[in-house]
Amino acid sequence: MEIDPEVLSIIQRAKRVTILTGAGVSAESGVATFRSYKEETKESLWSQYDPQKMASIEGFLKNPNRVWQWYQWRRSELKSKKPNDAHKAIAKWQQSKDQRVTLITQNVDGLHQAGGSKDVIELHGNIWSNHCLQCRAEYKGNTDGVEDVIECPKCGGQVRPSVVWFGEALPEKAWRDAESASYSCDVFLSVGTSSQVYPAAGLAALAKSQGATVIEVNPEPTESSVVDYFIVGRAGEVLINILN
Ligand SMILES: CC(C)NC(=O)[C@H](Cc1c[nH]c2ccccc12)NC(=O)[C@H](CCCC/N=C(/NCCC(=O)O)S[C@H]1O[C@H](COP(=O)(O)OP(=O)(O)OC[C@H]2O[C@@H](n3cnc4c(N)ncnc43)[C@H](O)[C@@H]2O)[C@@H](O)[C@H]1O)NC(=O)OCc1ccccc1
Ligand SMILES: [Zn+2]
Repeated sequence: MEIDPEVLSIIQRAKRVTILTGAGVSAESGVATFRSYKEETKESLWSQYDPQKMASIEGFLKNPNRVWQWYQWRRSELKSKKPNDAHKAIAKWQQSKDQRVTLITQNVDGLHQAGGSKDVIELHGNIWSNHCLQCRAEYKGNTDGVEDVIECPKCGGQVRPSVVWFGEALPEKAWRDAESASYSCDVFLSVGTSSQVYPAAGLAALAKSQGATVIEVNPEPTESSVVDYFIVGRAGEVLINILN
């Protein structure tokens, strides 16, 4: 796939690049995106559940075991997934001597880190960690095969996955770091996200307001009005082309 040479030179000339990724960057690892959730999970009994309802405090309080079991199922699905070319290319890019590359992700799957990325700003948490809903203590016990909600050994509260549910605030430090990386970049690269979920979807506009060039990588371009250049393609092949 050919990337417009003008866009390529804007990216390669940038001193500070901030990358925001979404579920699309893990699609080539076989991880279902939120958009294609129903289609890709139609074999499983979980396809009947709306991710936004399951990924919410209301959903958890209404039926804690069902939400816990949904996360256990997603973890079992993720266990066999490997980082793809996009994850690896971004990790390599972060090692660049002449460009400061900051990685912000909405993904909770940990595949960026598995692909070699350091300092990943996880805006929506990480599915491999758990903490107590009541006292917020991290739960370090092994949860493999545990089908019912675990009781917090410290306060007896309910243990939940350490992801950000809809209606919940983002982790303060992660959000602050994401804001400053968006404010202070020359190029803001939005990769594999439908830019529908806020406040993450507002970061591109933040970067634009500071004069950054906003570039989107997606096989299905969004209608986002802040994007200056659309690179229509899959993350793996596009990022390999940008780096070569
Ligand atoms: C749906 C949306 C309208 N709702 C929201 O944005 C809500 C409400 C809201 C807040 N502000 C607003 C302003 C306007 C409207 C609504 C709101 N936001 C919240 O609730 C946030 C919390 C949002 C975080 C929710 N948690 C997630 N995940 C963790 C859980 C879990 O995973 O279980 S969100 C989750 O969904 C989102 C999915 O989006 P994408 O990643 O973009 O994936 P999607 O499937 O949509 O798209 C994939 C794209 O990839 C492309 N693609 C496919 N293949 C490839 C390929 N091969 N290569 C490249 N691209 C590819 C496709 O074409 C597609 O475009 C991600 O963010 C993901 O993390 N919290 C909050 O606002 O709290 C308040 C508050 C503030 C202070 C104090 C107290 C409370
Ligand atoms: Zn507790």
